[in-house]
Amino acid sequence: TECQFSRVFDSNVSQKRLFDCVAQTMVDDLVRGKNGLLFTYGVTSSGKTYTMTGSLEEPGFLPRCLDMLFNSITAVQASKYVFVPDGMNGFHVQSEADALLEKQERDILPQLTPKTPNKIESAATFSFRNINVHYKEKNINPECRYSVFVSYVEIYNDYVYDLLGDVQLDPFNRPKYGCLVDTVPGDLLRPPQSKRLREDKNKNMFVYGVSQVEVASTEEAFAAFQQGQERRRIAHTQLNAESSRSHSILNIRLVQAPLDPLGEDLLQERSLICASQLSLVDLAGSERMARTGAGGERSREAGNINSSLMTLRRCLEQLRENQKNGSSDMVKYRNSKLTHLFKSYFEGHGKVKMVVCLNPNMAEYDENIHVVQFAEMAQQVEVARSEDFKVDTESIKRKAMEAKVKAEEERRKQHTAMKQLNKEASDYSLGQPFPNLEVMDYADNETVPGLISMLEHRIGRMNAIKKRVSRYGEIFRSNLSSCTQHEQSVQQQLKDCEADLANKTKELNKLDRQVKKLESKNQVLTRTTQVFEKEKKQLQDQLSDAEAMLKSSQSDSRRLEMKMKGAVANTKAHVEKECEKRVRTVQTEMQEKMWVKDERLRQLKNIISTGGGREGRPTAARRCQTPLKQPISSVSSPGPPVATKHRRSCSASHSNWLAHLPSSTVQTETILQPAIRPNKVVNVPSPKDVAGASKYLLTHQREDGTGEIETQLVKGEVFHTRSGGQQVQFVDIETLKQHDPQKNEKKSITRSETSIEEASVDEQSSWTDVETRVS
Ligand SMILES: Nc1ncnc2c1ncn2[C@@H]1O[C@H](COP(=O)(O)OP(=O)(O)OP(=O)(O)O)[C@@H](O)[C@H]1O
Repeated sequence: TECQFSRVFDSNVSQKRLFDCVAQTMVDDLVRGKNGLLFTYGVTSSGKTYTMTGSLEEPGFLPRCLDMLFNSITAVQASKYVFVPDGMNGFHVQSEADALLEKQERDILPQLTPKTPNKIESAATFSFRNINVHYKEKNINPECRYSVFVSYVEIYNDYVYDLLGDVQLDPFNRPKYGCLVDTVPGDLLRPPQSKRLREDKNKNMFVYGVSQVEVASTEEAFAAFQQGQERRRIAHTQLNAESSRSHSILNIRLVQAPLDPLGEDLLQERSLICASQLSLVDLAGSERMARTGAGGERSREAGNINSSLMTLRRCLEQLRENQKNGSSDMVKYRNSKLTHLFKSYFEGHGKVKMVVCLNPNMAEYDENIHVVQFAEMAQQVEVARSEDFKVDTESIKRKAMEAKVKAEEERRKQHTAMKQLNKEASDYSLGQPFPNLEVMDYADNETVPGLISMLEHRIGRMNAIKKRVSRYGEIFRSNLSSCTQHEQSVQQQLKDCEADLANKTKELNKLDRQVKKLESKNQVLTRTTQVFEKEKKQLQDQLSDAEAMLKSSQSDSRRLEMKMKGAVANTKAHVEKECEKRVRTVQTEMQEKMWVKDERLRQLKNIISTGGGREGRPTAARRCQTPLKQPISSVSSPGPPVATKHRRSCSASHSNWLAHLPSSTVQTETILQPAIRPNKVVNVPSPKDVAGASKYLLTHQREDGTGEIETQLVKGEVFHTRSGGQQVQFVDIETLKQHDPQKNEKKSITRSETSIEEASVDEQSSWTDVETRVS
């Protein structure tokens, strides 16, 4: 099996190098305001947790990412509690004073949760301080302030649990996890509440109601992680002493907001707050239950782990299909909490990186192959790029200037109002202070009239002031009554709102219950679908097996049929030839008999007509006016000449003859020659020659008992065999014999003493043969 990946690391690779190649850029992205998802995938006990968390000596991705992040933001970190989570995956900014107040409240009421973990000087945190390479991100904006929040959740049996929530460890009951904060001692402990997934206004999925812990250093962050880690479900299996039984997700959230132009306070505008997150995911390993020795609860866990991983696989496959075909078929993220939570990442809201871990144990070969094949497919899925978060400092400055001008105007207005007030306050004086009222002289006509006029003036002034005051009083009274009315209406509205809120809360609770019910129904349906799909797959497998068997049996029967047809055709041809041969032999015999009878009849007629004389009968000397050697054609058995018509027809047919004439053949130059016109004459036939012919003629010569040359023409038919060769089947032999008539005469003389009848028969055969042949 050959698979290709962007990078491959062997077993000796250090955690540092792995971090440099894989995770460093994700911290860069985090600072730039982009989201990132980094997860480890592989079979059980292949090193996923080791890669993600690492050991004390070799810290993994998680401590290194935290270390790099805090190294980068130390100088520009915001005070604690300045950023406040809004419960809907967003943040808002509060003033430094409010933040200080909140800090004091938290210090007084430590049970208020979630609370920042104390600095734990454990061996682990100490060792992580010794991460010897202090990376720093250069994209830090000095005009912004940053804060880090962490949340830690696990997905167990397809339910999401908060690992940093207000859960207290129960010292009596094991397992420890599973107890809600218990205010009344002795109350029954309730199981942990699973969390729901929701989508925020930016279409990012988040765990609703999850605890977000603000951390100010790597140590604090890692302490929070350890706190959650203690609650995580880990169990001993045959393949891993500490096997993760759930998918764990640590979210590192970086919140940033710009400072005002004076560089003193954070701007409290929500649109300028950027919250990015890096999700570090340690997936539970896929496993075969038989191999892990899982049973009971473990087997249920394994089933859920495998099914959620299968859903992840299906979603990625569907995404790739959609990208390949340009289609937009629905990707079923909701089939598992794992894929539902990561939905936004796969839809382009961040970068996704997967580290595939392999266990080099031979026994894991098959499962490793599945893992690498999935990973190879997954890397072909393209996820859209997300935008960098950029703070528009110009617009911030402009806004700040506008705000400054506004504030200045407000201040000026207030100043004028104060002045007016002061002026009006001076207007309430009754006039000049009393002059000297001492009357020293009875003839003083100035002091008393002056006093009288002054008092008159004062009385007039007092009356005017009274009027004004009563007018102001009226205005105030009317304002007060309108304020009271307004307050009453506001009170009424408040009551209405409260009633409305109570109704809405009721409705919300009802909807919550419905959602839970529907979710559980959905789970049941999903499980049923899985069972059906499994059965369907089994049936499809059976069907394809049966089809394959049917096909093979069909091809077997076809082969057998062909074989039988060939055998039948061969046998039929053989039988036909045999029958023809026998018929021909019988015909020949019968014709010979007929001829003999005719001849005898003719001779008898002659004898009767000539009166027993032998004049009409040709003598051997008269008949044989031929050269010394005459060809005599006959079948190999001695006897009367045969009708050779059928043989001639065979020779004369328009077939493609191949004449095999060995180089030792003697030309007899007799009268009778075969009428065959061979297409090709060869001394030694090659397979090619035979392939080009339909008939085959072999000329064979030998010396007979009398010392004459006997020529045999062996005729055959060429068949093309099924395997591509040729086969010659010999069907006829034509024998050409030579006979010396003088020798025959001698023979007749020696036989002179035999009876006339016998002699006549012998003579007949000797001359009739020749005559028949010649005719
Ligand atoms: N590269 C490595 N170097 C040294 N030890 C390793 C390495 N990878 C894994 N291990 C060790 O192998 C064991 C199993 O690893 P780990 O627990 O990380 O597997 P896992 O894939 O998370 O398993 P599971 O899915 O069951 O949780 C651990 O003891 C771990 O320390």
